[in-house]
Amino acid sequence: MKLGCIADDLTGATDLALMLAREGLKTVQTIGVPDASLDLSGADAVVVALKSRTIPAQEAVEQSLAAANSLRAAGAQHLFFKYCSTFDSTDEGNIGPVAEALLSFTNSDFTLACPAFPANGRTVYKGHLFVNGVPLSESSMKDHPLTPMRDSNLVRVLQRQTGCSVGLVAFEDVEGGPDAIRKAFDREKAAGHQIVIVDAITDSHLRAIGLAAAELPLITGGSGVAMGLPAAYRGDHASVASPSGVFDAPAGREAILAGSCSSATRRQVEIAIERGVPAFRIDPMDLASGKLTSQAVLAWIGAQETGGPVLVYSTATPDEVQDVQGKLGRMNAGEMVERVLAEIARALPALGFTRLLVAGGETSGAVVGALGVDALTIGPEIDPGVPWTRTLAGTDLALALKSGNFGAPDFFLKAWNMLR
Ligand SMILES: Nc1ncnc2c1ncn2[C@@H]1O[C@H](COP(=O)(O)OP(=O)(O)OP(=O)(O)O)[C@@H](O)[C@H]1O
Ligand SMILES: O=C(O)[C@@H](O)C(=O)CO
Repeated sequence: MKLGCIADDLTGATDLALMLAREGLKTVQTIGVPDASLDLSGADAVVVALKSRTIPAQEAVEQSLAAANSLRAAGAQHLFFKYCSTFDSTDEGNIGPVAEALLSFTNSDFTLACPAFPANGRTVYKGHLFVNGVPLSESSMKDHPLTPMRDSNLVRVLQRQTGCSVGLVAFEDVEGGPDAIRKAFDREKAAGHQIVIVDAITDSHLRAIGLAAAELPLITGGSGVAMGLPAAYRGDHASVASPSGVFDAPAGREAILAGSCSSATRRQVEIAIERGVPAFRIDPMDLASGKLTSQAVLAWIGAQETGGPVLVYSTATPDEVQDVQGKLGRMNAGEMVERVLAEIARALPALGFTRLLVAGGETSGAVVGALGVDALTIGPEIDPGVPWTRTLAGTDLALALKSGNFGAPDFFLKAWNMLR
């Protein structure tokens, strides 16, 4: 296995697995640290999905090291630590502490950190992260409930999280291509830095960074910086034919479960309803009062006779979410919604639903957990960062796990056209 990857959330793992598969590596994604019984021998890359983005830093380090150990035991030659393209973290971590621990694990003294993902509007210039052209600290991420990002300068952000010295490989070096980037790595290393933030504005920057970084024992970043790695590992540098836009999926009915309240998901829900997708809205207050149960939602689902998908959503506006959180508590409201969506998901295969689209990282984690999925194969890209996947064992399901902020407005409608 060329590359063993540790992702700090589930939809982020799928995003990375898509990038590696699309660029030509045979990639498997596992949910949690893989069981020793799982045969990973045919994979060029394995992506372990953790749920470590916002847990205490020490726990994130422990889980990441457990994943690293298992990937190493399965033959991984290089490690990749995947975090969010908006660098979701706090001054306590978890990007810095996990990167530092993985540097020690790989016995190395140098790595890069690059969250850029231009296809989804994330670029890094002079160490500053932009989201759709707006500095991170002025984007909606400034108000993220768990990881508010109030500083766009990633050198400063990362330096607050780690004892490693953080440097910068800026645009001018990156524009110079792989050799110039390698020289810049040497310069930063000689200056005493162990981690460098690397600028990237375009996919060609990312491909050059990938070629320059491929032989490092540890690489860290968003999925974008993985774009150039497969070509380097294949050694042929030829571009790979894009996987066909059609995916073999088990026959069966289609359902969408949306627990994300991001602006992208809100728009996707709106468009699906406008276009006539039967939709059931879950109001957390009804769950709290006992007025609504998963059984009632399942009865509604069972009664829908359309040939197309059905939508169950708790998606709400920021004001509605704030109101509910004020009444029920933030964690309690979230867990209540996740629990009911998970209960619904668990019952869906028996009702003939084998094709599921899930919106939201936490929601996807709850749903995949309820379905008992432990590994996925990666299919074609629906939109940047979101592939179709298929379960590797257990109940045969096609799953699309969408990060909250990803996907075009008609995502919930067009995704199904790729299934055969
Ligand atoms: N109407 C609601 N009121 C309060 N909380 C809600 C509501 N609907 C969903 N939630 C909770 O909000 C959280 C949404 O997180 P989730 O990770 O699924 O989406 P996201 O943050 O948009 O996606 P990502 O993590 O991929 O960016 C979940 O815990 C979910 O249960
Ligand atoms: O990098 C991203 O933006 C996504 O893969 C993600 O991690 C969202 O949670």
